[in-house]
Amino acid sequence: MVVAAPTPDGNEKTRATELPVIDLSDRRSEVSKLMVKACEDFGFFKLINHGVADDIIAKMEEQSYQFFAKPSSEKELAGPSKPYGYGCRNIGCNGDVGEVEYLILDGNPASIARSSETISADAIEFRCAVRSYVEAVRALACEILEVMAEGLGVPHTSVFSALVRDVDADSLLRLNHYPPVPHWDTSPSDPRHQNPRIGFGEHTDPQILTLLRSNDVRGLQISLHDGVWVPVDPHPQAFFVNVGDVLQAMTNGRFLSVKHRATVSWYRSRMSMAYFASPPLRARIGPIPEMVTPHNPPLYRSFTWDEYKKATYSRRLGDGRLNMFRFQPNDELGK
Ligand SMILES: C=C1C[C@]23C[C@@]1(O)CC[C@H]2[C@@]12CC[C@H](O)[C@@](C)(C(=O)O1)[C@H]2[C@@H]3C(=O)O
Ligand SMILES: O=C(O)CCC(=O)C(=O)O
Ligand SMILES: [Fe+2]
Repeated sequence: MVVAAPTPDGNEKTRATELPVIDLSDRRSEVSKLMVKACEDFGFFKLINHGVADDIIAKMEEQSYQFFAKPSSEKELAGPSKPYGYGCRNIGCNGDVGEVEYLILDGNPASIARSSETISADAIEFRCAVRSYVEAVRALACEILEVMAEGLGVPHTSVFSALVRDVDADSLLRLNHYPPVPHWDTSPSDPRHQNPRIGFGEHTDPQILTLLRSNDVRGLQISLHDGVWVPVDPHPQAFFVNVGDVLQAMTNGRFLSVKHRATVSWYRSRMSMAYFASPPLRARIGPIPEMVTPHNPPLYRSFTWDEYKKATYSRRLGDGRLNMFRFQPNDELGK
């Protein structure tokens, strides 16, 4: 792995580092320990032998390729992504842009059926592919969350997964396509010349957990410290797992919601699919009792997912949203 950090002249510098890889087929007690460590140190790990069938992934990927290959006028029929639908270059509603086009789908099987008609000429095939994929990744997300709870020594091991299993869970599936973009058309002495083209700018995912996979084109980077970027080698057979803001809040800051971004290749198309495992809108989120001790007082006040989502969507991609819910030194704790 290689780490990139800005130098005083605005260019990025690189150095090598290792990222955690977890094999879900290993002994459960070992897996849970490694997962907790990875979430504490990085908020991120690569998951192999995850059990999601190759054909489920291949069918979803095929649908994604077919959708993005269509002319813009047809893709736009999927509606502007507010919050579900097709978007191109504009990310969210607050002025963020990137070299990306995307399709955001509701992770609820009933709504998948409604949107398929405008997305694919073969709505049934599209709907089946999405439904199988979403069911498989939702089950995987729940399993991971239960392994994490075990590793944290939480007796009620479904404390996180129950939110994702709820019929009203607000989970999303996002398909991203990053068409190739040529290098900066600047002189080599211009600082931008050395820097990557950004497809999806720096952010944390607001939800509980993200399961991300991509084709074999590089682009995903995670940030370990402010301004230090680690490129993640692509691995189409693996899932990359990101801790989201909600899980950081529920673990009272023990797990880190990982800052990440996606850069763009100058010669190959990159495709990624991200499943965001979320709570229902009404769910109240806050540090779970097991993560709060006299030495670790609650860092965050409780909030509903609805409240957090509204705060997220009213801000820019790179804004630190969880800080708005952090207790300040003079606050009365426990409110
Ligand atoms: C600029 C924005 C896009 C985003 C909503 C937001 O206002 C801030 C968070 C963004 C993000 C990042 C992770 C996911 O891709 C996403 C769907 C989410 O839940 O939060 C996006 C939002 C989006 O693209 O609509
Ligand atoms: O495409 C990627 O690798 C990252 C996408 C991402 O971070 C997102 O969709 O939230
Ligand atoms: Fe993300």
